[in-house]
Parts: sequence; C-alpha cells; structure tokens
Amino acid sequence: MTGARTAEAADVITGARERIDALDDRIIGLIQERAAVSAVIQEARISSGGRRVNLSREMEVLGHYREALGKPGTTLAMTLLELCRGRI
Ligand SMILES: C=C(O[C@@H]1C=C(C(=O)O)C=C[C@H]1O)C(=O)O
Repeated sequence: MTGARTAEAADVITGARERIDALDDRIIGLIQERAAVSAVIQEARISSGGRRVNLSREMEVLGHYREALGKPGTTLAMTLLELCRGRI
C-alpha cells in the first residue's frame, strides 16, 4: 500500500501521510474560510449595484500566487477563484 520495500520505509511513509492528511484538512478549511470571506465581498458589491466579479482584483490574486509558486500557482489560483466566485 505504501510502495515501500522495507518496514522502516513503510513507517516513514505512513507517518508522513498522516501529516499530509492533516495538512490537507487544514488547507480545505482555509479554502472554505476564503470562500466565505469572498462571498461577503461579492454580496456587498452586488447589493450596491456592482458586479459579482472584479477582474482587476483577480489579476492581483493570480499574480500573488504566481510570484509565490510559479506557473502552477496561477493554475491553483484560477481554481481557487472558481471555488470562491463560481464560473464566469
Ligand atoms: C472577493 C472579491 O470578489 C471576487 C472574488 C475574488 C476572490 O475570491 O479573490 C476576487 C475578485 C472578484 O472577482 C473581491 O473583489 O475582492
């Protein structure tokens, strides 16, 4: 199941996978929290007569992730934006 060839390696992998699962739970929680904050902003803008989406702000968010994580950061940010404001 771990792909390891020794019991020692299997132990390392099992322990590290537990940490990854815990990190993924935190990441998912942060994404849900981000979506809730994003919804507050979108609702405020729509209530004031504006549009749900603000593309110039989205460019800033994409740039932030690209600077931190490189090209895949842009892909990640695009997925995050879709999770937070739906498809456009
Ligand atoms: C949250 C906002 O509204 C929308 C959602 C964004 C986001 O989730 O980061 C960014 C820009 C907008 O399309 C915002 O304008 O900041």
